Formats: sequence, C-alpha cells, structure tokens
Amino acid sequence: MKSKAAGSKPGDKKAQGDLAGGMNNLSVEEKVTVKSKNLNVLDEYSKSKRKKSANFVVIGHVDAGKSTLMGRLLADQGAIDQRTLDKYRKEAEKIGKGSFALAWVLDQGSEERARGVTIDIATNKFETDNTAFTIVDAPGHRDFVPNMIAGASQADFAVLVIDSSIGKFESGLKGQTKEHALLVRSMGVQKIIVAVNKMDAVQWDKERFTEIEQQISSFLTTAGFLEKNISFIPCSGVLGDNITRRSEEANASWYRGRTLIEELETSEPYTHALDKPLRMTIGDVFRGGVQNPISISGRLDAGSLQIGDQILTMPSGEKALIRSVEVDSEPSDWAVAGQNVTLNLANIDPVHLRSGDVVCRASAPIPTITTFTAKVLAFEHLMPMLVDVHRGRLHVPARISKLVASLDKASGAALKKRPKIVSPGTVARVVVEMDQAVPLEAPTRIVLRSGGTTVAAGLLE
Ligand SMILES: Nc1nc2c(ncn2[C@@H]2O[C@H](COP(=O)(O)OP(=O)(O)OP(=O)(O)O)[C@@H](O)[C@H]2O)c(=O)[nH]1
Repeated sequence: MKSKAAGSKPGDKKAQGDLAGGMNNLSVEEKVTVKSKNLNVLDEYSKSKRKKSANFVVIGHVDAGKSTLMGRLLADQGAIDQRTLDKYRKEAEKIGKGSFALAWVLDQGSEERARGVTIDIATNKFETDNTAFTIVDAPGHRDFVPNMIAGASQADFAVLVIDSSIGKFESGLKGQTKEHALLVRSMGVQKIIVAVNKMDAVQWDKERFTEIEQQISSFLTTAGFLEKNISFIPCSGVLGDNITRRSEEANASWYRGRTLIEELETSEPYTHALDKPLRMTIGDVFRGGVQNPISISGRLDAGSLQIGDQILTMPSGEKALIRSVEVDSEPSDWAVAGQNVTLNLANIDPVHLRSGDVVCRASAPIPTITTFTAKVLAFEHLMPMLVDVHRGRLHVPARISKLVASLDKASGAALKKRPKIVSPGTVARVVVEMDQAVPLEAPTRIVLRSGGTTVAAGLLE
C-alpha cells in the first residue's frame, strides 16, 4: 500500500522533542514526566483552531473517472504544485495518454501509469479552511476488491463516482457500482456523495442527471443508506465543473446545489468518539536508535491522549509511556480521535508491538475475545467454513460456526433464521470462532477471507 500516512522515522530529531538538552541525567520516565503538561485534552481541542480530520473512500466502476476527479480536487485545492502537474501532463502526452495527467496525481506507480488503471490504494491529503481530508482512492477493477475493502475500512464517508455517458452508466450499474456501494454500507459507512461525472460527455443534460439520480437513489436506499445521507452532484473531473468551482453558466446552469468540495465540508466524520475510552489500532511500528527506540503510527479511533500518558497495548498487555506525539507529522502535546498520529514510546520492548495491535488504557482495556457475532455482506456462498478474519492488517484463522439469519438489507430485520447457506449479495448475521484471542469490540469493521478470496465483509455486533 502506497500509504503516505503520518509517520516520521523514530530517528528523526523532531520526534525526540526537547527531551535531550538539560535533562540528560534523568531516567526516561522522569524526562517524560517533566515534559507532560497534564492537560485536559478535550478542552484543549475545543479551544484549538485545529482542523477536524476526515477520511473518505472513492468508489465506482472501472474508468468512471475516479482518479481524474480526485486529481482535479487535489490540484484545485493546491495540494499539488503546478510544476508537478505540468510534468505529469508532459509525460502523459509523450506516451499518447494526455487525458490521464490528472489521474496520475493519484496513480503514482509506473505500472499503473502504463496500464492507466489504479491498482493499489493511494492515500492523498488536502485541506480546506475547516477540515484536513485524506482520500483513499479505491480501484474500480474487479480483481482489486480486497484493496477497496481496506480503503472502506478506514472511511468516514464515501464518494461514489458514476460515468454518466450513454451506455457507460448502464454497464457500471451492472458492474462494480452496486457492489462497491453495498460493500461500504455493510462496513458501516453511512454517508455517500454521488458524483455524477463526465456530464460534459452528455452535454450537461438535466434529464440524464435526473434519470441517474432516480435509479441510484432507489438502489442506495434499498442498500440501507438513509435518503438524508445521500447527495448527488453533476460534475466533470476533466473540466473541473462543480468540483471546487461552480459550473459555467452554459453548462449546468440548472443546478443550484453544492459543489463537491462544499458537500465534503458539510460531511461530519461519522464516529469521532472523543469522550470514549482510548483506542488506536497500530498501523506501523518503527524501530529507531538507542536514544529513540520505538514509535508507532496509526489513526486514533476513539478517545484522546497526551505526552506522559501511560498506555496499554493489547493483546500483549504490556504498558508503555508516551514520550512524544505527532499529529499529521507535526509535533503536538496531545491528539484526539480521528487524527493520524505517531507516538514515540518509552519503557516497552518492541517485541510487544505489532501492526494490528490496539493501544488503550489499563483503566478501560479493549476486551480480547475468541468468538463474535457480525452482520456481514456475503460475496461468496457462506456456510459453516474455515475463514481468516481481517481487521486492518490483523488477520487470524477462524471459522464461521453458525449462520444465525439472513437479513433485510435496508431494515436489518431477519428474513430467514438458521439458513443452511447464504448466497452472494445477501446480508447475514453469522457467528465466528477464532483460533486465538484477539482484541476486538463492536462496532469494528471486519473482513472474512477464504483461500485468498474475500467471502464477506461487515461489522462486529
Ligand atoms: N469526458 C470526460 N472524460 C473523463 C472525465 N473524467 C475522466 N475521464 C476519462 O475517463 C477515463 C478514465 O478516467 P480515470 O480517472 O482513469 O478513471 P478511474 O475511475 O480512476 O479508473 P480506474 O482507476 O481504472 O478504476 C480517462 O480516459 C479520462 O480521461 C470527465 O469528466 N469527462
């Protein structure tokens, strides 16, 4: 994964903070205590002008224009400098793919450039006045569904990109459009913004837009999205209409709604449980030198923390002290849920830290469990069978031990109790037993895989 997520190497001078200097004679613990300010983090957060953070996943059929649209968003928001953009444009023209230049802002791998298809998940960041956004660009190609699931598992909301051109909308609807939308909903994403893209290719035809709006809207509501959480924007990634600027008069003059960026700004991250117990899933572990032995990075799922706090890591049950904190690669005294952070730790052996482990506090530890019930969307036939449970980068051998019921997608009501088999496209409640105890609690997003294929994805109950 080409993640550019927060995280400097622990050898960085900056990460060591000013713990050195005149405090060389103190033990690590004493140094940390000296640095700790004992802040009321939630007060600090509400006083601070710090921007809220939001992650969104971009989904849609192959070639719907996802990368171009997001490249446009990044370029217009100033996240890409003009020189880089010009360079991409020149390179693209050299191999006769001029129109791909914007997409390259996201699809940075050379293999992807040659094929013009997004393979991996790229994370990209941009900011507005109020929010720091991270885009997880999900690929539209059929083979890449597992990557898209990883993207969806980090998302606060989704942008569904639809190709409005004649024939393309229809084939997309039969292709990944529905599959992706159903998947993000099953993973607990509640809000979806539909970018009705390539409107330039249908001469900004209002009737075409309305037809697409009606069809997608009826599908999304049966997939369990509430009408108030769905919005539609007629736009063109290539031309930039209704992305960060209003459409030209001659184009969608009939549209008075929000631009994509305005819609993103009004989308509140769905769970930033600031006042809940601390939870942070470790993404990466960095080992450094003697001075600065160990750092971890990841996103704070819930709660808050500050320099000097003692944390507990699960499942090892080991404690550690927070020496320094970085939020989005900038030094900070504290961090709250929703932020991407790097923590430099003291008093812990790195063998106790692995990506996928969970950071919490001894006063409110995350439970470690071996059995759970989940509401999942099936991609393959489900029956009592062996599976691997994936949560972020954690994966554990397990088995589906019981099919409790198949469920109505919209209401979640039981349709059939104790089915013998659940067919693809069905939402079901299942019981899963894992081979080892794992730190997991509701409503974590999980994926079930078997023999290298994703068989189901959903939420722990
Ligand atoms: N007319 C028109 N063409 C567009 C627009 N946006 C993208 N395209 C073209 O559509 C094709 C696919 O665009 P991409 O941005 O690569 O599509 P994608 O959805 O990211 O594709 P994958 O990464 O393969 O899933 C390219 O030829 C683009 O130039 C648009 O707004 N209008």
